[in-house]
Amino acid sequence: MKRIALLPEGSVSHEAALQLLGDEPAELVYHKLISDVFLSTVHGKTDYSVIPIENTIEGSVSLHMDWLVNEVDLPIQVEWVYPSIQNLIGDRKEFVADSGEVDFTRIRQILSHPVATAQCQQFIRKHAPQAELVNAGSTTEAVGIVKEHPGQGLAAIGTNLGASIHKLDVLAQRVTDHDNNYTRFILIGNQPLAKLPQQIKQMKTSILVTLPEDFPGALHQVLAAFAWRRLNLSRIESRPTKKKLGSYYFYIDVLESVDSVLLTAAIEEIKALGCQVRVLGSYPSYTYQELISEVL
Ligand SMILES: O=C(O)C(=O)C[C@]1(C(=O)O)C=C[C@@H](O)C=C1
Repeated sequence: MKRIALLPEGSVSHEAALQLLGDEPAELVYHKLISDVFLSTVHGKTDYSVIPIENTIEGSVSLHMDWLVNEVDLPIQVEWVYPSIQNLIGDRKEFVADSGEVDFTRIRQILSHPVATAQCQQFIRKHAPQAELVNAGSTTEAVGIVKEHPGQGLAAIGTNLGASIHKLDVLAQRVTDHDNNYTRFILIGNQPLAKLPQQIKQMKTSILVTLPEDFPGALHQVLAAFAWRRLNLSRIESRPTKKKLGSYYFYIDVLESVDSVLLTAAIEEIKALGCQVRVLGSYPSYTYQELISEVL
């Protein structure tokens, strides 16, 4: 049975992993911190790690991108998208007014993962501007803390699963700024997945490109190698190399398999320009609708 490291029970990561796994039995190994989710597979305690990498509202999860690039060397095996439905969670009787409605102005603190809190800014500003925002390691950790501190005016932003695991009430449903809120997850690990859905509609390759030096048109030259081969890029992002101020690498997602002649040639051309190229993985990418149960 595959062992899979992920954030704790009731997190968005947990919901997303259940979606990916479907009926497939797997041992889920929960960790409080994303660093431990990464390290668990690095140290061979698990076969795969589930990593949230990008969100519709918040964009890239920089901390996780940096871990993926700088701290571990595990290829991406699959990518999928899961809807991040966030709710305001707490003990209803603590906040209920005489009218029977929840009075959000009674909330003293709202706890959550900073990426989740950032997705709910408008709701918080409108309904609970007085609340102090407190960071937690995951949405479900936040819900757990609320459960452990009854009567102290605490509420959390988290999943329905998190609310039911910790036996708390959903005070307000779907509190994200936009309804179309999705998170892109990746599964990293040394072994390719044994079973994949029959129909892979989209292969993707993630590469890191480090320019040899900063000169006019350097990035243009890199992009030209993709452009004239009509290779479609779905994402390009620069992140600091952390070695020198102003030195950046480019994280590029190409909608093509690394085995394709065109992409192989593009990578060779970019290397010939003096750039360093690292392939982070070449993997199937599933939309939420496409994902079927028997992936692992
Ligand atoms: O805290 C959780 O529930 C997570 O799975 C983490 C995480 C993230 O780090 O991006 C995942 C998706 C959510 O949109 C917010 C938080």
